[in-house]
Amino acid sequence: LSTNTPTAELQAIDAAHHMHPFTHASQLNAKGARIITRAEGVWLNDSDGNRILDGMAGLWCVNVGYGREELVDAAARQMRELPFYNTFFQTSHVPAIALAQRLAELAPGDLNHVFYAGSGSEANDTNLRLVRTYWAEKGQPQKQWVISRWNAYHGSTVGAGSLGGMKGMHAQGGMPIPGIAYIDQPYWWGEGGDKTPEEFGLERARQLEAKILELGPENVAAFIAEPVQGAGGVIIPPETYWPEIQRIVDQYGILLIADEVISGFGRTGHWFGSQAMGIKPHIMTVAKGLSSGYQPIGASILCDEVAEVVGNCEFNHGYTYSGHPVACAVALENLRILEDEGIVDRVRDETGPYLKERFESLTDHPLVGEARIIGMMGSIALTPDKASRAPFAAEAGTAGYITRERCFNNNLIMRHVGDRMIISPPLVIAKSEIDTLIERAWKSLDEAHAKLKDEGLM
Ligand SMILES: Cc1ncc(COP(=O)(O)O)c(CNc2cccc(C(=O)O)c2)c1O
Repeated sequence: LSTNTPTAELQAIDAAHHMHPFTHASQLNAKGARIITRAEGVWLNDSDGNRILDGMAGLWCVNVGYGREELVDAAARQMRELPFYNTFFQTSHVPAIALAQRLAELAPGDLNHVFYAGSGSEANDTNLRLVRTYWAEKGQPQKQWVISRWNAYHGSTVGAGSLGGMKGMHAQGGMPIPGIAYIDQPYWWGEGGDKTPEEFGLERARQLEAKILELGPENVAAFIAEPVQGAGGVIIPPETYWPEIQRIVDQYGILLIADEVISGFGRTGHWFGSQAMGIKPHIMTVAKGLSSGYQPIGASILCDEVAEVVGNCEFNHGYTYSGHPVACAVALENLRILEDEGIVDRVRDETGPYLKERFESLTDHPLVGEARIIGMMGSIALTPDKASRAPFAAEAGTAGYITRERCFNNNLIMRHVGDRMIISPPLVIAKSEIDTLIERAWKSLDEAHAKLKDEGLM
């Protein structure tokens, strides 16, 4: 098989042998998967010769864009030098050491210690065991509860899936595991009613204080949250939310875990979303943009105090590919590219503001109720009535699905979450490519609008 194999043949074999994540297999197999064959910059090619603008940077991860030869060379060089060794039994290796040092330099405050994983889910599983071990080592073994939010996404392993608040995931396979509590998300558009965003942000943040008091502060280990929810629909919290959360975690002495898997490494126009939101986490989860997706890698970055306490015991946890040398070497080169090409600064000062201006112009479209973006992660809310923020008469997600299909047909990748459309392009997207993205989005919205009206769905 190769990229020259006819699409139908690839689709048939894919349907026969390949199970896709988060997919209704029989529905996909009835129509066949779209086969992506090559990619360059922000552009994908599929097996039918279409050239597609990747408005999602793969899965929020290809921050430096596709086709970066430096990353290929870093992987090849490391494969030749040391393709694998573990860091379990009193051993280490240069890529793991060098990347840990670089992450300690980049991470804010005293987040100076790196526990490696192969993915964001695995890193959040690490965090769940870390924070419980931390309190046990401090002589408070009952301090075990972790509080999260409904509609948060922290991964798909049993631990991370339980830390997440997606009820559709919990329903499959007996999640959540014990010891995790949930509060509501700061989603003003969908849940704010007639409150101002400011009032709503405080109200939702104060649910954390209420939950801590309900469980007993002496029993609560940590609060985990994405600075900006990603897979939940790019939910940028009201300005009042995070300062109040920070006050509460400080007041009750619980650990703050910032899940930066999406918001990390320039996505928000800052190196980390915690900086954009002005919060001080004890632990940050990272993955995705760490390697720009060229290699699977994740990590937990710990503050000095947590690392010191957990370092006083044998922490019985870790993965075969924790600190995989090739993944670390590629991640290190990826961070060099981000730094040397000033990509994060350009997102903050030039292309991010340009994208914001163009993206927010979509609110002029009759289907679009609000357009919110921070750096290069943004979402638009589709609605039949902007003033009332009304949902569609059709089942939630119908308008989103129709719009996503129109985008696909217009050779633009935009993800939908319910009736919100999301963009998260590679951070290297040029202004001219931003114009193309917006043009294709607008055209797709027009087509979706016509279809929704034809079908009496609005
Ligand atoms: C905030 C956050 N935390 C953890 C994970 C899990 O990372 P891994 O997938 O590497 O285990 C994620 C991943 N986020 C993610 C993964 C796959 C699809 C989508 C989507 O929005 O369609 C989002 C994430 O967004």
